[in-house]
Amino acid sequence: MTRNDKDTITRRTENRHLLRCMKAGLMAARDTPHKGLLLTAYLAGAVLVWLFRGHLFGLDAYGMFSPVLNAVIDLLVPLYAVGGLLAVLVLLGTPWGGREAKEGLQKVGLVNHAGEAPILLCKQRDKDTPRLTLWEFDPCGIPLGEWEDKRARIETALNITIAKMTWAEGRKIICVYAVPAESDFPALLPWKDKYLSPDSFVLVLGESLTGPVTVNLANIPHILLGGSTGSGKSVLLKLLLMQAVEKGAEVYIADFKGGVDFPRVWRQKCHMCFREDELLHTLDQLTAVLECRKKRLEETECKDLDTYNEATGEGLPRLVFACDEVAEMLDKTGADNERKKLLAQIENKLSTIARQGRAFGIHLILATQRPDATIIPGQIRNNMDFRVCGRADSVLSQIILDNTSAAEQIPKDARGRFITGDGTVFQGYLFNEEQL
Ligand SMILES: Nc1ncnc2c1ncn2[C@@H]1O[C@H](COP(=O)(O)OP(=O)(O)OP(=O)(O)O)[C@@H](O)[C@H]1O
Repeated sequence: MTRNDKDTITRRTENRHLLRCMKAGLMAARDTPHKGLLLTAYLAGAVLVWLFRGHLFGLDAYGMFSPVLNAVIDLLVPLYAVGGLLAVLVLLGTPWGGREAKEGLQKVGLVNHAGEAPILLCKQRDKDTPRLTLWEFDPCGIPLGEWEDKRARIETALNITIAKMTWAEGRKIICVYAVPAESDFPALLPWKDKYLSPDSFVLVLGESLTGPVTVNLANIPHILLGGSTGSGKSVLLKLLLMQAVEKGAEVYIADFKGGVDFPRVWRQKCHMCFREDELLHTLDQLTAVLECRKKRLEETECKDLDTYNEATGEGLPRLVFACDEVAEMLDKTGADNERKKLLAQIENKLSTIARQGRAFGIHLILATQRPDATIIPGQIRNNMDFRVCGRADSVLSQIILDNTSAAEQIPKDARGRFITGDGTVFQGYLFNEEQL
């Protein structure tokens, strides 16, 4: 690229920036009262100049002014009207700290092919989550993927912690939602009953910087939780199961550690399986219920369980099957033929539920810490649409989320801190069974 080309690109970007500033100015004047006041003051000035224009133009009643001065006086009104308005709009639309932000981003290497850093168009408190500041940037052609890759560097440059980054205005603007760098997640967020969502069938997981993190099983039927040992996935699993119980679901739990992880209170409220043959029996029952519900929905021409319950007045409950160590449970290493056959049957039933369970209100919540992609079969894994990973190495993160973000973004000493498949980091609520 020649120097001329570069100059042209820079000029075009600057012009575009000026226009954006004006547009942002109009928006800012509408949205923020003090900026609105500035615009009102300008308009009041314009009215005054208009009202007293007679006096202005009459100043040279004795013909003593030079023609140039008279020309300037004549031009004063249109100049004030047009130039002033443009200046006020640019001023309103130019956020404080715009230059520092641009220089900071330039320093950390977030630049386009012409070496330009993004331009800050607007910086304001987010309307929905006042805790967050919304930074709107003209990305200058830098794709969102590159912003994500340089997330840590952007945080350093702007002295913020980023909650999320999204496109806006049809990919013309990148919105960065952030809190000041010193703010962080609390280490402990004890569960309170009032956090239970009133909406069916929404389960609450914890809090991200933007607010509560939830999953609606009616839309996203199955959940895969991952994380290395001690990351907090058993606590999160129990938090979800507790809410499912509270909402009237029938919960089935496979626990091959002899009930250590699930004390008596769980056995009173849920169906437990402690052995592989019991598990197969439970899965047989669940798949039989699935077939039965399939028939009833077909007969009544209902598309899913909620519609069926509404149409018939029946209250068929959702069924939730959970297993804390699913990869360990399905591992065939060292198994004899008979056990291999049993495990294959278990796998088969889980696959059926994973593929068809949504419409019939039958859900899987599976957790694992094993960084071994082959153990959880593709048919099951690919249907687990809601993925959550705690502290993990890049291999486990890749298996659970299909990316390495858990390894990069969850601190090594964090407990109960997770990241979802869409990149939302959150602190899980700390729940213990005494609250059940
Ligand atoms: N949401 C949370 N907030 C704070 N601390 C937590 C949270 N969840 C778990 N912890 C802490 O982490 C410890 C380990 O949690 P948990 O048993 O759930 O981990 P895990 O990933 O299931 O480990 P393992 O696979 O070894 O069972 C808990 O005893 C608790 O002290």
